[in-house]
Amino acid sequence: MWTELSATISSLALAFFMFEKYLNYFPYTIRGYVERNFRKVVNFVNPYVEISFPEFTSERLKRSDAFFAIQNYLSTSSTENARRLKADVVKDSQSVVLSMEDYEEVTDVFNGVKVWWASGKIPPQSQSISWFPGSEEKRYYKLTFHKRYREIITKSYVEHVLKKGKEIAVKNRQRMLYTNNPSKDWHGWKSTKWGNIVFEHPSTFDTLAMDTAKKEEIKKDLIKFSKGKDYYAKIGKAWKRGYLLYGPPGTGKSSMIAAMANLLDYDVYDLELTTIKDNSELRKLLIETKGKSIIVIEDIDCSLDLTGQRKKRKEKDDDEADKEKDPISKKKKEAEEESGSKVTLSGLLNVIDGIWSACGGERIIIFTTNYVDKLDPALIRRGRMDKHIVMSYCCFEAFKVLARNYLDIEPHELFEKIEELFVETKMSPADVADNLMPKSDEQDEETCLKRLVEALEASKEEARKKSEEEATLKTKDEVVTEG
Ligand SMILES: Nc1ncnc2c1ncn2[C@@H]1O[C@H](COP(=O)(O)OP(=O)(O)OP(=O)(O)O)[C@@H](O)[C@H]1O
Ligand SMILES: [Mg+2]
Repeated sequence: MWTELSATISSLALAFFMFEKYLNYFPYTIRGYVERNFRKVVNFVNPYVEISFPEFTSERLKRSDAFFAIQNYLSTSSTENARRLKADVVKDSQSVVLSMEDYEEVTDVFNGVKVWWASGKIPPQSQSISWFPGSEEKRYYKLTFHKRYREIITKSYVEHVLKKGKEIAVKNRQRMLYTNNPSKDWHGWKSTKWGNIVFEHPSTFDTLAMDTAKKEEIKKDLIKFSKGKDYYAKIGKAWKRGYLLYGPPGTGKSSMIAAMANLLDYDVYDLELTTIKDNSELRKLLIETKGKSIIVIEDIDCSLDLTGQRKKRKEKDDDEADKEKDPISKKKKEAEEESGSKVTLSGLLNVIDGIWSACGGERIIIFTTNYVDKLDPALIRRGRMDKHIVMSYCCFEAFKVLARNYLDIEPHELFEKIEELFVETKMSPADVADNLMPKSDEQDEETCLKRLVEALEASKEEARKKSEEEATLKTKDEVVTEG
């Protein structure tokens, strides 16, 4: 008898599923009426409960995290059960993630309780304008279970699905490099504040040429930060960290950022300040960044007139009044303001401090510059930029890393000479790397090392001549002054 009863119930549930599936094919005008009455009948005898998980949350039309977690969670069971699957290629075409196609159904068992998952979508209604980014369709997952298991499903199972789904997402995650779209392009349908591509920079701490002890110290600092969730909570500090990277061009600042992202498995947000209209748009951009990320402002000294702004403002104010009177100057000023960015130093500081404490953690912010002396001390004070890292000219130790990377060699007879030359010359790792790189198949390690020796000798000679010239000029100056 029980078998018959459960068969009847299953048939009813199936009928319900089928009805749901084909409901959208009824003419729009009678759909509501048919659905209402059918539900009344079914609810009377149906012992099953349903929970819908739509793709978009109602607030702010944001994509629902739960929907994606379920999609990931179901990818395993759908691979085994569903007949129609969708494939997504991830991780540089190395792996394929399968998920069930629309209107497919799979079952799952949790602590001995059987549940049914179905995927569906509400087709676009041509009468209305959709504000959903990217698609007019509203997809959803529907979970069905017997009402006697309501407690266990709503309290434990859903939590279990979301947790597992998020874990799978982290495993399949492709890291992204985000760049901000100019704020003038933010409006319109599919516009987003951040454009993104897959982040695939090959730089790692192993390939980075720099002092080994310094390298290890930075690595330790980063790992400590990434594991520091509880520590930061305990000391009442937001889980954020600021790094200032400074040094001459070609010393590996950008390479270091990529190595940091690769070490921690973080996304990178490359923030271009000059295309941001004003402080409020800067705030909007930073609020949209996700956790586990590095926010980078490269060449901060060139991005904006951040340093002089405070000092110059007073001078500007003095002749502002005169200009206001002249209509041509006034128009020019307006045009200037329209095209240029109005992000200010104080705006940037406020946003950093605000976002530092206000929104979700695990963010690193990095400024790079070639001229650390030009920066306003307020921008780089400890607390904002917790760690200052100087990237300097190539030393012998750094050279050995480059020789291993570029030529695959350990010590060579020319190394001794090269070591001596590095004591007396300043050459950036970028230049050393360029000399070490074979320019054709015929060029062997010997040729490349000799080229480097020549370049180092030429650079040494140039430096010697320069200092001689400077000394001569100085003597001439002294003679003139005395005379
Ligand atoms: N310390 C380094 N270790 C390994 N490679 C390096 C290093 N420094 C520079 N290079 C090589 O030189 C190239 C340029 O380096 P990178 O862009 O990191 O320098 P940068 O300091 O950011 O320069 P800039 O100040 O001009 O932005 C890199 O692609 C890399 O191949
Ligand atoms: Mg750089």
